[in-house]
Amino acid sequence: MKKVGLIGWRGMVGSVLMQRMHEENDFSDIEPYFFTTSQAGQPGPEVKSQTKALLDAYDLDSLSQMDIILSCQGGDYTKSVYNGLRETGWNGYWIDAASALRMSSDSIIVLDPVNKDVIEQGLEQGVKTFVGGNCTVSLMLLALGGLFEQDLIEWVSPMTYQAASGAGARNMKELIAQMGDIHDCAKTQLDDPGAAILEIDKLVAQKLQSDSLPTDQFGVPLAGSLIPWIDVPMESGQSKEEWKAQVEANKILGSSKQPIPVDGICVRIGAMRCHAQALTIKLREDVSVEKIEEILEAHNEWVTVIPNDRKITEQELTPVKVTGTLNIPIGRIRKLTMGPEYISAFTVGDQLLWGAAEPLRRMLRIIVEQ
Ligand SMILES: NC(=O)C1=CN([C@@H]2O[C@H](COP(=O)(O)OP(=O)(O)OC[C@H]3O[C@@H](n4cnc5c(N)ncnc54)[C@H](OP(=O)(O)O)[C@@H]3O)[C@@H](O)[C@H]2O)C=CC1
Ligand SMILES: N[C@@H](CC(=O)OP(=O)(O)O)C(=O)O
Repeated sequence: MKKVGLIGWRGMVGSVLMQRMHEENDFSDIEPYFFTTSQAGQPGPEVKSQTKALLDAYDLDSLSQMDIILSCQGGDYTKSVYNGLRETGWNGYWIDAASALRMSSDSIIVLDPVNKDVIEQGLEQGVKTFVGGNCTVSLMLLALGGLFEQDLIEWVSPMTYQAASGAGARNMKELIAQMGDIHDCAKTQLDDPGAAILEIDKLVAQKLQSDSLPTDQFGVPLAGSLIPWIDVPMESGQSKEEWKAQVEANKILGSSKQPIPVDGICVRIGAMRCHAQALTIKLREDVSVEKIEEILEAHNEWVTVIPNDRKITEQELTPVKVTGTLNIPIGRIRKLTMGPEYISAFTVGDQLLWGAAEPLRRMLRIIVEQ
């Protein structure tokens, strides 16, 4: 059995990964070793009725004993050990959730329902570094997989509605704390059926604009508001999250031709862990909505086309419905007034599952089973 070193297993992405590995019985096919950056020597998680002591994630000797290393620890950790480990001559497989190695020429961004061919070709050619894609990009490609596969997309503009979880566990907690504080400031009026809405609105606005809401993580209120900027600025005027859309999508697709333009605005909203995206798509030709729906639905087992119907959309195409599942609903599909090649679509996905943990878990299986 292959020795697999797991790093970042107790963080948010790592915990979701562990949960999925238990559900899919993945541990029965590997010999797992758990590493830590802060708790070496302490007992690790119980797996296969065994608890081993945690290994030091900075100890290159221990790391180099592994056949496969899977890290959800973050980019700083990757940057601090990856090169040094490779320089020792270690030639094992490195699977990573962080973006640090995504655009390296010797890595592949993994999303096997979309790029199994790229992954298999890479394995045959001796590629040893496999990185999960940006959550928004992976979720968009799973939703639109059929149209990309048939090379029907000329360009796509995703306008995103991204959940707090993408910014980390502390940010999720801060969002909930903000919601609680907002409710508390108007509680008396909310309990009074005769209270005037403008009075309640004034209290809430005062609270949102005061310095008393917890904003250490986001810097500004997210509850009752939104933040139209995610990650650092790029020279192009894009945020880094927006920049990733085109470069990562094309790398995942293995597009050897002219890159497909993918660009839009990324916005943080007060959802917990599901990212949503409104997509404007220019097709290469006029394809009927029925045909588009058929192509999308046939691409992979997780995508579901939601009819462009108000009631069904309100029920099925929301973060609340999707959270904690691997489902990728896509709906609001219709021709736009700009012309027959222009269509709209709206999709939702759990950014901790298909957006982060699941492509890594599946890549581990692919390596173990080869
Ligand atoms: N959040 C996201 O949506 C996505 C994140 N990623 C990547 O994954 C990386 C990790 O993200 P995320 O899981 O959100 O990070 P977390 O902050 O949840 O976890 C990272 C590490 O923090 C340490 N840690 C310290 N205190 C605690 C605690 N109380 N509970 C749990 N862990 C603790 C753990 O390391 P130790 O055990 O060594 O102390 C843990 O592995 C990111 O940096 C990013 O590169 C990728 C895609 C999406
Ligand atoms: N940036 C994403 C989450 C993330 O971790 O992305 P990446 O894996 O590309 O760093 C978000 O904020 O929603």
